[in-house]
Amino acid sequence: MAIKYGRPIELREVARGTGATVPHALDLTVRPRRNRKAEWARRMVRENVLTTDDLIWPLFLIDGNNKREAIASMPGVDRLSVDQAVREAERAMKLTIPCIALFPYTDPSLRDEQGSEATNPNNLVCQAVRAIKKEFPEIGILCDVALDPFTSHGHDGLISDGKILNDETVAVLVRQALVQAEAGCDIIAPSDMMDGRVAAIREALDHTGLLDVQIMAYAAKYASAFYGPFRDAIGSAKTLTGDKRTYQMDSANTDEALREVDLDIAEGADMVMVKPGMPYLDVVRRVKDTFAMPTFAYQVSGEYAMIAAAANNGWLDGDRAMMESLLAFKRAGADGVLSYFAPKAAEKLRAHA
Ligand SMILES: NCC(=O)CCC(=O)O
Ligand SMILES: [Mg+2]
Repeated sequence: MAIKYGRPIELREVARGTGATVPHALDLTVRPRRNRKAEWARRMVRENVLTTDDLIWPLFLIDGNNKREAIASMPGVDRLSVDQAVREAERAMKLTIPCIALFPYTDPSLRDEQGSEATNPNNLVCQAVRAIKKEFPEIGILCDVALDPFTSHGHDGLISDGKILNDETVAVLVRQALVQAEAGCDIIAPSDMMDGRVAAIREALDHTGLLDVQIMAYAAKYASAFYGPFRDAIGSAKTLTGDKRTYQMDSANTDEALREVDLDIAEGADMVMVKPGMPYLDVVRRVKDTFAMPTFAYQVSGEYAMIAAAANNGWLDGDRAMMESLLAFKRAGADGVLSYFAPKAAEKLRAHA
């Protein structure tokens, strides 16, 4: 008996007829292509499916009214004033996308060394959460917790003598999470990669009676070149000094990702995330297999931009590449994907439903 893929298999001893009826036919018992011979047959044996329930749609916010501003490095993605974000939330509802994520472009005049605007209960994100929840209480809203959209230096934390301060930053992140949760945010998603922030945020939420607010931890977030267009979108690309390698993970590591995820679960994370997505599918798979937690991946701005740019040049079939890239996350074990393609993919999925 042979063992393959963890299962015992008996080798088949099939008596083959002599003299094939088709000239040049190979004497093959097993022909895997039979299961691919038609679309109905492929559907029968398909192992993974993508549905609209798998999508989280990140939106960019900007101050103003009735405003949509194109982001050059993310063709097809706009910065939206709050009223327009409410319209997109409605679109998400109609497309049965369960959750949207909000990211602000903070006016440069409001950015400072401490990222003070992050804890303003009336900042752009909080305004948008209130406006969306008022009209569409049924849609999930995820808010990112990190200081980079609010700091003049573009880092996710406070800096002193060129160093990112961990514990002092966590204290600010706790206040940021609280103003978002009090505005009505459903899922707090710390993306800062400071140590101990999940425990501190969980404790503060519970202490305030916000027991039902979930935490999706950006548990394994790598220092990546694929965030470039996002930094254009939130306006931190030009101001960012240095890099984020003292807090975001080294792209060479996967054991370390498991330790980070383990810690965030112990600290109270309800869901965990790996970011970026496609270049880190091995990490998604290891995390899912090791912890069996709701596991998400972020198909980041650079991944979006690569596919969108190639498609706009006619080098790729954009729609097919989009769907294939999203399905890859399901195959790797992800329960869902944050993707700028979410509305387009949902439209396609519903057209074929
Ligand atoms: N904290 C959210 C991100 O950093 C997003 C990155 C991207 O889309 O490139
Ligand atoms: Mg950590």
